[in-house]
Amino acid sequence: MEQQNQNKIPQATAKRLPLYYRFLNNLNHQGKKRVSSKELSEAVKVDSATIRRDFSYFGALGKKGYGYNVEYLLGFFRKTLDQDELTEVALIGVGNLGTAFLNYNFMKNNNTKIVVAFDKSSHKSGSEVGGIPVYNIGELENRLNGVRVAILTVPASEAQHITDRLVAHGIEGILNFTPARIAVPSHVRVHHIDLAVELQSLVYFLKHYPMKDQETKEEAVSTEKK
Ligand SMILES: NC(=O)c1ccc[n+]([C@@H]2O[C@H](COP(=O)([O-])OP(=O)(O)OC[C@H]3O[C@@H](n4cnc5c(N)ncnc54)[C@H](O)[C@@H]3O)[C@@H](O)[C@H]2O)c1
Repeated sequence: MEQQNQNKIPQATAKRLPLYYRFLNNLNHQGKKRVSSKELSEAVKVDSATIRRDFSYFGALGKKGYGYNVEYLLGFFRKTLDQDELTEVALIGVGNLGTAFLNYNFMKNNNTKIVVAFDKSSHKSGSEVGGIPVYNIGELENRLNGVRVAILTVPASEAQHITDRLVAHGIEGILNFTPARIAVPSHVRVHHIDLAVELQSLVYFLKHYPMKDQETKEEAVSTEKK
């Protein structure tokens, strides 16, 4: 797929790609050749109209009664998500959340890997968690070794200060789990993950857009099209 085409994918669609990729990869391992948008929808919890629209951006048009070709989709996702290239990630803050991430094997389904971690506590630095070396935060600049993506799991009060150091040392992408809104230069991308907000939004959607209604609406639309 050409770079030009990839640029046309809307950000919301791009964010769902890893989700699709994981599921399709599992199907492929099970030897499945095709998948319907309904099957996908149930597995990844994205409504099938959205899936059809997402897939149409990269020229995958499902055939009625056949669905989508799993291999074709996987080939596309691999290229788009740079699955063939390993992205190394640094983690800052080896507390409750950070430790859980280090113990979780990110490599299982895609090619991002936490390769180094930092903490300010002298109890943690010098050790390994989940096989990943943990260094004292004082060594940040010496140990980043060209890593360009970081996960931030420090207390909120430390977030900006650590971010400034990361950015000064070439970090271009930050997955921010702290509640702090961090300021970065325009070339740096920050994705903020706030479980409380996600949970509130889930509860809101449950209340105002129950899945039952959605299914009925989708069925009505597909019947109209027939
Ligand atoms: N986004 C979410 O959904 C979510 C969920 C839980 C926690 N959090 C946030 O994630 C962060 C971590 O939460 P936690 O429960 O793991 O906290 P924690 O206190 O268990 O861990 C924080 C770790 O950061 C280390 N630390 C403190 N200052 C540091 C510095 N300057 N440099 C390097 N390391 C430093 C501490 O030694 C500690 O190990 C907090 O900001 C918390 O609010 C977010």
